[in-house]
Amino acid sequence: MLLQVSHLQKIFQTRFSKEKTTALRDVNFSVEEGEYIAIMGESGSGKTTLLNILATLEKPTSGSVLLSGRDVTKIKENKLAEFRRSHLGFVFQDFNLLDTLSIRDNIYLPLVLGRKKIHVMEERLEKLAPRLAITDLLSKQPFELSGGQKQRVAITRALITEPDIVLADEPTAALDFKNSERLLTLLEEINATGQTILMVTHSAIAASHAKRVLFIKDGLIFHQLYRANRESSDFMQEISMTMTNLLGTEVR
Ligand SMILES: Nc1ncnc2c1ncn2[C@@H]1O[C@H](COP(=O)(O)OP(=O)(O)OP(=O)(O)O)[C@@H](O)[C@H]1O
Repeated sequence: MLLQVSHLQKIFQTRFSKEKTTALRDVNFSVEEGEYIAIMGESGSGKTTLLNILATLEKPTSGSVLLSGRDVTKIKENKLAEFRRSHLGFVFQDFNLLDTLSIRDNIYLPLVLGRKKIHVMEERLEKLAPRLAITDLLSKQPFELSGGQKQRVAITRALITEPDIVLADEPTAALDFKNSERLLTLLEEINATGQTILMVTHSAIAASHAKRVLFIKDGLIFHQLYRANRESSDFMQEISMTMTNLLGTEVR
């Protein structure tokens, strides 16, 4: 088992008020190596809180997150940056590229921070660049790229450290329909090479490209669907129906 999430609970309490918000009640699920999981829920259901805890950006109130058997919620503050760099890949909705660096340097950044040798970086990028169709973009600056291109660069940066798992937060949120479809197909291809991916989203279209969808509401995972051998369009029908029936929401 690659990832084992047990009895995860997160209660937010502001320092100056007694008011408490339970973002996660009791979240339990596990992920096998090579899976592609989408966690789907409406606004306020706890998706971002869950992702932030998996990403070690936030500590849970209680519960555990085992990644390859190690409880990431217990890692000491001064070891976290190194842990994230070596084990996790991140893809955000707004790409998070640094404007002052070239595309190549943006991609190399996690390896530079991890003190990897230059030839290791070059070898890895040489393999990834054609797969992500970014070879011609490497010398450019982020502002010269379209949204779709920026997100492909962000995915390359996430993959270059060869992470145990890629965590994606609404990766298509800032993209138009055509670029979203391209990106979702690309994530499927990356998963087909064995890369484990976990994505949070409120989009049925995005979720339909995953192999398994977990539904979260009010801080609880209460249902899951497997895609099996279906086309993403068929899977999307079932996801939309589930959202409408079980969550009582119209999906976008
Ligand atoms: N730092 C915080 N302090 C207090 N409450 C918070 C904090 N972060 C999140 N919450 C609350 O926890 C609940 C879950 O929020 P979360 O952001 O995880 O939902 P979400 O499913 O990601 O929503 P969205 O899709 O809108 O991003 C909400 O009620 C939210 O107001």
